[in-house]
Amino acid sequence: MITAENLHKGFKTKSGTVKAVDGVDFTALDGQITGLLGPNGAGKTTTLRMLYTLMKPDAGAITVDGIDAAADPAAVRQVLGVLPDARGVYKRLTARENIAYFGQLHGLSAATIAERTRALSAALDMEEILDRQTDGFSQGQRTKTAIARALVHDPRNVILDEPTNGLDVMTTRAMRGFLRHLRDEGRCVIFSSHIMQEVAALCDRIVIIAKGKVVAAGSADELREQFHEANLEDAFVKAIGSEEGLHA
Ligand SMILES: Nc1ncnc2c1ncn2[C@@H]1O[C@H](COP(=O)(O)OP(=O)(O)OP(=O)(O)O)[C@@H](O)[C@H]1O
Repeated sequence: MITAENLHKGFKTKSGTVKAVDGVDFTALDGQITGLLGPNGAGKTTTLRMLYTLMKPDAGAITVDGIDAAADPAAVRQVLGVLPDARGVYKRLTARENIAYFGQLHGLSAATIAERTRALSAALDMEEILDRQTDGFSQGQRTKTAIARALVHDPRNVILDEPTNGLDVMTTRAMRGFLRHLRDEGRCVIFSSHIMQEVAALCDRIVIIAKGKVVAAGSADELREQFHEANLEDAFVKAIGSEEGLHA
């Protein structure tokens, strides 16, 4: 389970401070997919970066499985699997070596790494590319490698920044199936997207972010009810005050 409590983050720029995250609160439960939905620049990536301890919030608190991220970031990383916005796959290594490298960083045995690699490559349908050097991989192949690498230590909590970004329809469908599978195993899954249809198709709970703030949260049904709209798209437009992010 992941909790974010009143998170704030600003960036100093030449023209002043950009308030990227301005009081974000939410809880992501185990056995659920929680989607952070918001237009470009809403603060999703910055929120996720704080959750996975890459960045310290200016104010606010984060817990992952009850561990305070400010007090013990290393312990939080042990129970988290992360697909960052920059996938950062090592080009000179094969997909298998990329996965193994992360397994070694987590202190896993060679046998455990081999078994996890087998299970993840089957689940992500990446057996054919496993022993290819990742230089030259397509975007989908790089994303799969980065996800397998992120999950090698079998984390209870999974954070993915725009996991279907740049993927074709079939790969997107397969990715959705994979995320549901993680959810059905009882994991806490959080992902971000700026595309409403993406979030509606997958999420048990939707957290709508605009201009660094949570403007609405709930299941698709709850959001429709809250904004008195029969259609989730119309509820989303009402929540963020614009039509940005409606179309892929
Ligand atoms: N390192 C930084 N320095 C300055 N401004 C930043 C930095 N990182 C983010 N921002 C600004 O903070 C705001 C939120 O950015 P963020 O990347 O979190 O948005 P996002 O919701 O993930 O957007 P997208 O859907 O476009 O990826 C934007 O205005 C962005 O320009």
